[in-house]
Amino acid sequence: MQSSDVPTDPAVLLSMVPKQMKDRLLSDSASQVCEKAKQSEGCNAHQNLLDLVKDSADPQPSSSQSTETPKTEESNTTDSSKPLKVVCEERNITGLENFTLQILNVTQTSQGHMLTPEERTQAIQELNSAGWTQIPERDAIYKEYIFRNFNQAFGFMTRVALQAEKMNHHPEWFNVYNKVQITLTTHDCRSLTKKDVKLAQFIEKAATS
Ligand SMILES: C[C@H](O)[C@H](O)[C@H]1CNC2=NC(N)=NC(=O)C2=N1
Repeated sequence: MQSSDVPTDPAVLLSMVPKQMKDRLLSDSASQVCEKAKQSEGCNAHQNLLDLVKDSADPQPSSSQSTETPKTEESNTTDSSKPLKVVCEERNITGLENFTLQILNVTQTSQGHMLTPEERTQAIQELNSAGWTQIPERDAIYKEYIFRNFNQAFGFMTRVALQAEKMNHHPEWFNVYNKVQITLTTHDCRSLTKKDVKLAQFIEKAATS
């Protein structure tokens, strides 16, 4: 199987792993996996899971096993004394044999809110036509709203604030009298996600209600 043929869908990957290997790995590494995932920032728990489970699938030799450890391109370690470094970057994972993927409930991480390139293009087109502009250096979107008076502006902000709390996703905003300037981005990922699109759509409705 060429690496280019290897499926990337985690669910498909999981189905490729023999049950006894999956059970063994999950029992051995479950606590480590959860520990590492807990420590990592939302959007990269997924990546840390992949690294950790890969480590556990390639255990350090015990005294009864050969001392020859396979060379890896980078020193994978689950040494808990080492501080975790979480990097939000796309990595192309090759060499998938002997590999088990434990799938977190992806909605628990910002990983579940990432936009596909197609979704991103579509969303930005719709937001642009509604008057949102992009802040490229931050991967954020921005719009200024002007209301009849401060009361109208503050009522709008109150409706948005309640929705933000409900979503646990908050705007960056500035209000002077009847003007409200809003910036949306997902801080956990330092990028635009589905949460920003959903909140922007709510804001558009709240501005005219
Ligand atoms: C701890 C809390 O859940 C997080 O800080 C939430 C709160 N609101 C948030 N709002 C935004 N815009 N981005 C976030 O990443 C975010 N994270």
